[in-house]
Amino acid sequence: MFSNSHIGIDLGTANTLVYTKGKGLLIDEPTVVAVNTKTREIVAFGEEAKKMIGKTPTSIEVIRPLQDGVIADFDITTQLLKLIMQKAGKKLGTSLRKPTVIVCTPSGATSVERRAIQDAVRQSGAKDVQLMEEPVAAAIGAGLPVDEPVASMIVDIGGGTTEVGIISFGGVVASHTVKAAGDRMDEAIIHFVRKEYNVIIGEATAENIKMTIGHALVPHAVEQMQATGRDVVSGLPKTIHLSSTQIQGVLSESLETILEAIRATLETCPPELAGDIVDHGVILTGGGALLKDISEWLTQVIEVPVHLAPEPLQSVVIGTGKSFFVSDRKQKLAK
Ligand SMILES: Nc1ncnc2c1ncn2[C@@H]1O[C@H](COP(=O)(O)OP(=O)(O)OP(=O)(O)O)[C@@H](O)[C@H]1O
Repeated sequence: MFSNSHIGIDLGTANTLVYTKGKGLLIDEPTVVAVNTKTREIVAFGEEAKKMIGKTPTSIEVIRPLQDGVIADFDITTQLLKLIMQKAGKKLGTSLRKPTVIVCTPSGATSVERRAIQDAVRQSGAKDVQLMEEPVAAAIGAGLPVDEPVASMIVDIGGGTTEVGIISFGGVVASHTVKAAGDRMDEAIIHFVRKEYNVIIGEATAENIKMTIGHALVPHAVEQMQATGRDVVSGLPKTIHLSSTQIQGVLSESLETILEAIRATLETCPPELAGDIVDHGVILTGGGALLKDISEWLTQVIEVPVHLAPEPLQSVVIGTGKSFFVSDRKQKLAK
């Protein structure tokens, strides 16, 4: 029976979300922690820790414990999950006692990487931990008919990875994962500003530039913005002016890599399912799907309609929460 002690977790490179079907979204925090460098204890997490990036004294280190969709620092991830479970329990008004958890893993993760995710969630207090492939969760969360003999194609553009999956009868029929997503775009902006202006900008500034004037590769009315960093030569703060045309060029390499993954997945799609994808289109999920003009650009280049999911940042976690309900219903029908 589904209850509030059944929770879905999207443990993402950029953001961690927790969902229960009864109460909906409980947690939506950046996957970032600030750690005391001597004791290795977490002093802040989530939004509070993200605000500290690039601004801490030497006694505090800000860490992103997941990289490319998998755990890079096991102990810190376990500590972070404990804090997240506590916060989720507070939001529910009751402590989460040994919940049953469904957590997503990238479809390209190795068995060792999957086991690490399962173990970290278990050590944070879960009784039972089930793993679910991210494209399947994203498809359920986006409201696609995954249990039917109709193929759905999902492109989930996250922070560390882009997952492309074709799903039919509740399973992944074809998939590709590439390490080109939001983080790679931010890094490309940092690199460009340093090379072009001799100015070093931080991650948060680069992400803000991408979100404000970043566009996928279609013509648009040019937008401008200012950004401040440190001049490499003088060491002094310097403000520069950037245009959306410049940033569009900077993002092109990541976008082309994502396009290659979509093409490669379509090429391995069984021919019987290709018609469904042409009829129903491709659904974009993940925060990277919010990049301006990305659906229009992909529609033009793959010649298949591409649509944005209703809540792209939440599709995966909603899918994990809903999948409890689906399996609960299946069990009832089987009785
Ligand atoms: N409006 C926007 N325009 C462009 N990118 C955006 C926008 N909003 C969020 N993003 C990007 O989306 C990414 C985070 O997306 P998401 O939360 O889906 O990733 P994640 O699930 O944590 O990562 P992964 O799936 O790789 O583990 C970040 O790189 C962020 O900069």
